[in-house]
Amino acid sequence: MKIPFFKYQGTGNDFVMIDNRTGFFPSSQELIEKLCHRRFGIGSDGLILLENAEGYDFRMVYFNADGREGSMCGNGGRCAVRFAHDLGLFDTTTSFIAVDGPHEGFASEDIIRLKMSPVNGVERHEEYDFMNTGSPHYVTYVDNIEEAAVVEIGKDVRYGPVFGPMGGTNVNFIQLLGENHISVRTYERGVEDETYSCGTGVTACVLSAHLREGWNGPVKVETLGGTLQVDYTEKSDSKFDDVFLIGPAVRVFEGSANI
Ligand SMILES: N[C@H](CCC[C@H](N)C(=O)O)C(=O)O
Repeated sequence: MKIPFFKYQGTGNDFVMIDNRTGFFPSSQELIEKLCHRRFGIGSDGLILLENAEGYDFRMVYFNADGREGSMCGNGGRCAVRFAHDLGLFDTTTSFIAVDGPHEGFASEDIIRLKMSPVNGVERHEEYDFMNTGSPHYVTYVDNIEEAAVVEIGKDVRYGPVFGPMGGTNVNFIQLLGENHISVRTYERGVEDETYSCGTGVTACVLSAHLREGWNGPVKVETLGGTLQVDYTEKSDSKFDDVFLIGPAVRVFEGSANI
């Protein structure tokens, strides 16, 4: 069987994108893991199915590279909005549903703006902040991000005694660069490696920096794969709404996979 697919990336977070509005895709963990594999498959951080959903322009179903359905993926959401736009499903504004609830997306030629779920609180510790921006994120601060042991410390935290038993977490490292400007690197659960960029992670980092530095959005974020912006409104103590993840999302290539 041949599986037609598209490849998208958003600041270097890359996804196999499949138009599954007919429901043809023979979904299984094994198949998805294989398609995402960088040696035996197409190669990506995750796979996204675009499906029909009543009352919305589409449904986004996101799987991590390990083939398991993941929690929300911010860059994947931005790429799904770009894909829906490329398919002609909407003109400038879309509404879609994902695992964490409804989202709105706005497309311009270069930039996709994605409305994230509201954030209902931040667990604050001396060494780190922890919050759910659609996916769980641990956020910590370093002086020199280039030297951060992202994979080593990331694995320790992800599988460690606090987060391991609750299903693990994504682990983010921030270096403050100046006012409203940070650099972020992320260890991603489900990929079990550092990725070039993580949208829900970048969002968590900006909200953490807001609480610690007293900044107001938008905040500019450098990742290994490019620059993102996050804007937000703090509703009340550590609760955020109107959270937007903003940046490029592009189609890279299309093809068909033999399975
Ligand atoms: N790359 C994604 C995050 C995926 C979350 C996933 N790693 C999980 O925790 O299930 C993003 O741009 O937000």
